[in-house]
Amino acid sequence: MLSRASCRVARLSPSGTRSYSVEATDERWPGWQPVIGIEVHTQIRARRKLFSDAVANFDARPNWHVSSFDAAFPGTLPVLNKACVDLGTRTALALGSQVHERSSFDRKHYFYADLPAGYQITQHYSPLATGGKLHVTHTHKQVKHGRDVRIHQIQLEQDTAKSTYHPGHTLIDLNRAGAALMEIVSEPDMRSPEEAGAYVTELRALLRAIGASNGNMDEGSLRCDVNVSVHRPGEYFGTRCEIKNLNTIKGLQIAITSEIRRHIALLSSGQSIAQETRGFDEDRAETFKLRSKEDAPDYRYMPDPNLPPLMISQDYIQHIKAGMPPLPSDIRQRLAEQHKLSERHIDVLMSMWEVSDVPFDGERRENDALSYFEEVAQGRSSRLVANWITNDLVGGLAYRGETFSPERLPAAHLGLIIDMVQMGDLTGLPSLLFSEPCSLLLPPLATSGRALLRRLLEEPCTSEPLSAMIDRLNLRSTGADGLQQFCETAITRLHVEAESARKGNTKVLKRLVGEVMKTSKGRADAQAAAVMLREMLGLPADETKS
Ligand SMILES: Nc1ncnc2c1ncn2[C@@H]1O[C@H](COP(=O)(O)OP(=O)(O)OP(=O)(O)O)[C@@H](O)[C@H]1O
Ligand SMILES: [Mg+2]
Ligand SMILES: [Mg+2]
Repeated sequence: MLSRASCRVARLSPSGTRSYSVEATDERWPGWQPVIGIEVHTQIRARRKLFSDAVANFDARPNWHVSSFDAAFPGTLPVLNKACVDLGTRTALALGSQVHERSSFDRKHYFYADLPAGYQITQHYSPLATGGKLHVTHTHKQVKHGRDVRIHQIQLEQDTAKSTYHPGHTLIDLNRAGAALMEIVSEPDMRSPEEAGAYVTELRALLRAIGASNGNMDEGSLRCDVNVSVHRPGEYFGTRCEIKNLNTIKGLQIAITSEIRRHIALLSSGQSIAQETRGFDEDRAETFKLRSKEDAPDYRYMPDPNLPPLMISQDYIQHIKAGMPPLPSDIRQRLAEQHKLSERHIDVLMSMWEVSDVPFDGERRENDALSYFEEVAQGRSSRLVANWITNDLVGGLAYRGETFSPERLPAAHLGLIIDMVQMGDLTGLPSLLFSEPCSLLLPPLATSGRALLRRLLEEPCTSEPLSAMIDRLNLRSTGADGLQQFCETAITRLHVEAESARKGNTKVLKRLVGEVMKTSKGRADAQAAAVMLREMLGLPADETKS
């Protein structure tokens, strides 16, 4: 269900600022409508910097990858790196933006130790692309909201160097100086902190999917400046304040929430909002003033005389389009329609997709998790495979503090485990036995199928055939005789529960089954054990599970 807040009417104020007549439905600030616009700065995953051939590797020894141009030596000239334009164009096309036939580069002047030239090259007057949108959905208080957030513009620009502050001195590392950034500016279309968080999450997924950026906020590869204002529904937009450099989604949402409350408190007490640039203090969960509009630096923008305009032809755009990998929205659609997967499965599969750290200068790249899933699902039930991947594989990796990569467990091995469970050689999740997710009831990895998967994650380089490994680890399912023994032991050990079950309290059967699974080290089939236990305790067969 889409919220009613997504229905809106656009009007123009005398100053040209758009104002939306929106129904304010948020009980946190009744009668007020927050307005949020975000500037995302994201590092482009090109091998080399935007205007020099120095490698864009920020983890290297400080000042190791610096060309004379990055250090602003007199007489050095910029040469535009085509790979950065490729990835910028790819981003623009993925967002449905209009890539301009002609864009240009400008100098933005300010004086700071991490900017050797005294100016940053950016695209102030004619950006690479304008327009476009990103569809964003999020669920707040069990209500699903959806909205198209419009993109204002996308521009290419240089990153600065990195400063580290020490008492009495500052160290400068020029490895990052001149690396390629993209600034993606949204229109002020978001209406809640959660929606803003969902926008950045979705944008990051898109950038990763097309290989334009690794989007790692914790490493500073993606940073957000968030603009916040509040107004009464139907009235003109309020004055915005810009909160600089937010680098976690959670921090961004807390900062926005606190800023909305600050604006409302000021306006409610008859004061006005001064346009300011603010910082965010994470510990105090508050924003604080950095500078007012009056103190805003005069950047003295001017076209860069050393760079010709960037001309982009239709042929070039077609070429970039042809090399475009599938977008997250396409992949979601494919998983839902072709493979009939649930939203939960799709969410987990999508989140498994981590980008490796190798920059790849715009070549085509497939979604690893998707290819992996489709390889295992070939000739098997898609839902069953999705269950194994999202529960067992992801769970097993999370237990080890690792993230997914297709090399971690070859698709063929996972396929074999699933087949062996299906054929009864290994035991699997007793999904028919319990209505709740099994993992809530049994200790993790309690079945022999899971045990084998865990072993394969522990010994990734093993050359031992799976069947030999199963025998060595004694994982093969118990036969009927073995099962009977385990059931008898469980009834003897848990005699109080067994007695209670005999009297009709069938709920305790789960505990008896759990005991069978425990003593058999997962080699018993939980469903068969439940049937046998019922028989042994003189209970009628469970009709609902057949
Ligand atoms: N009334 C408003 N409330 C909230 N956000 C707004 C409002 N008006 C504009 N914005 C947002 O503010 C942002 C302005 O970013 P933009 O990069 O265009 O300019 P800037 O912040 O003035 O410059 P700089 O790039 O130097 O920070 C956009 O994301 C826009 O959507
Ligand atoms: Mg900006
Ligand atoms: Mg700004």
